Amino acid sequence: MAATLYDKLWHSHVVADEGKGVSLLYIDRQMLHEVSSPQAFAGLREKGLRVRNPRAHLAVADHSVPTRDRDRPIADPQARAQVELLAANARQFGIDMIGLDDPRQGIVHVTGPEQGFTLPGLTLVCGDSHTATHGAFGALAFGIGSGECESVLATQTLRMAKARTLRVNVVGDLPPGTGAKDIILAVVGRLGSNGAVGHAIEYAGPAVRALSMEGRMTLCNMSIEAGSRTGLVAPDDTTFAWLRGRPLAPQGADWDAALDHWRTLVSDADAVFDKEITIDAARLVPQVSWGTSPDQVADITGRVPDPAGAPDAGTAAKIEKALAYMGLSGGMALRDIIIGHVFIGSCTNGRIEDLRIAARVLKGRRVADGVSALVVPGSHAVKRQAEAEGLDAIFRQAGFEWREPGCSLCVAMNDDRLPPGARCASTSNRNFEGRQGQGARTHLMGPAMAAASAVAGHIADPRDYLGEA
Ligand SMILES: CC(C)[C@H](C(=O)O)[C@@H](O)C(=O)O
Ligand code: SF4
Repeated sequence: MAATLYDKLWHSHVVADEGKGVSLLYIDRQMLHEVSSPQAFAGLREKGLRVRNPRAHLAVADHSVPTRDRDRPIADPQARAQVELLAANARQFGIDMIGLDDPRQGIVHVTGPEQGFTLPGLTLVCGDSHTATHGAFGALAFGIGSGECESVLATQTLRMAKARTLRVNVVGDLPPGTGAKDIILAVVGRLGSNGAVGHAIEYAGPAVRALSMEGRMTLCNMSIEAGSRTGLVAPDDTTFAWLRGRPLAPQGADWDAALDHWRTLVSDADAVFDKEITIDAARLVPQVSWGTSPDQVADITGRVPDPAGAPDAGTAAKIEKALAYMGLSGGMALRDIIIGHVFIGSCTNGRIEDLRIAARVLKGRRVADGVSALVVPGSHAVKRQAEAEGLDAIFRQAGFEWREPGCSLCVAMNDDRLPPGARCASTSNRNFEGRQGQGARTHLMGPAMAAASAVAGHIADPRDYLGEA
């Protein structure tokens, strides 16, 4: 019978079929970070359990870490305790730990793929809702809770209900000045924040094939913002070229054998999905969020919605609530929104390609007066590469701060946070109330738009800055 990629990944990991769509699944790999893992390790200790296969796990400090003064001990006592606890847990249970001074350090979802810990055909989990990022390689990857983390540590298995399938077909060529972030913001806007609940998304079509691995990771990363725990892209030559030679990728004859297997990881031509949508990339305009949910997005050329024009009272109330928090009035042009902060980074857009396009916008330009701008590479590898290309100099000359890798301003769990009322142009993935600091306001966008907005001092169309308007 014809199978989807998701079906194939699922069936190849079933240890026991318990009926009614529920199976015990074998979990190949797990990533751990300092915020969501402490309870899982505490659980193991309480029960006197050991880790079944320590080599299947990789621990990275990323969420609470400071992004400057990294040559000194972490100043914040809580953050220091979290990072030290992760290291102690990793040591006790024999797990590889990537600490702050490790050249591999970065955000879990950036580091895992870079190391080749993420590979096609694997099941990969992490106590983190953006784990679908790794699905860009054709891995069945999803976020889990602390209790599930503990199960995976102890047994390498998880009891899971099989999801339904949703294919997002992206056809046409992306126009200049748009990128993967615009595709996924448009997809989330179209599906709504609950539109993909219970579904595993496969991103397919020529526009997805044309994306780099960085772009595919940006797509899969935000699957959860449409409610889906899993995002997938079938692996292809782009994937294999990107992975070849990575520290944990197979080598020599093992690589060739792996390739033979990986090439089978595609949805069969006649596979049937529970749901399908099609997006025409050729018609995409750079996207920006105006509200407090990632599905509240619009074209940069558009306006903030007016609650008075909403189709029903419920929608009007939602818009009104978002606008009140965001300090915006319905009907205003998105390009008239003044910003005071810019953040380029996160597991959505903290990769080399993101820094390259932002630097292209910033070259020879300056951040507007009164705007404070931060660029935080997603990992040390990204930072080193950017420095080798001279991108750090472009950012610095433009007036950006050049920081050390971590989650940073994506989430107010570390030293980087915004004051109440501050408004930020951000390349991250969530614009929830308080996400970047209590009372702070977030506008989600791609890295080119964030750079353009830094220069303009208001939300700006990147096409005006790339010479391609
Ligand atoms: C802290 C962590 C568990 C959380 C997540 O689950 O995603 C964070 O990474 C986020 O992006 O909100
Ligand atoms: S960068 Fe943001 S979204 Fe990604 S793992 Fe960190 S906090 Fe979560």
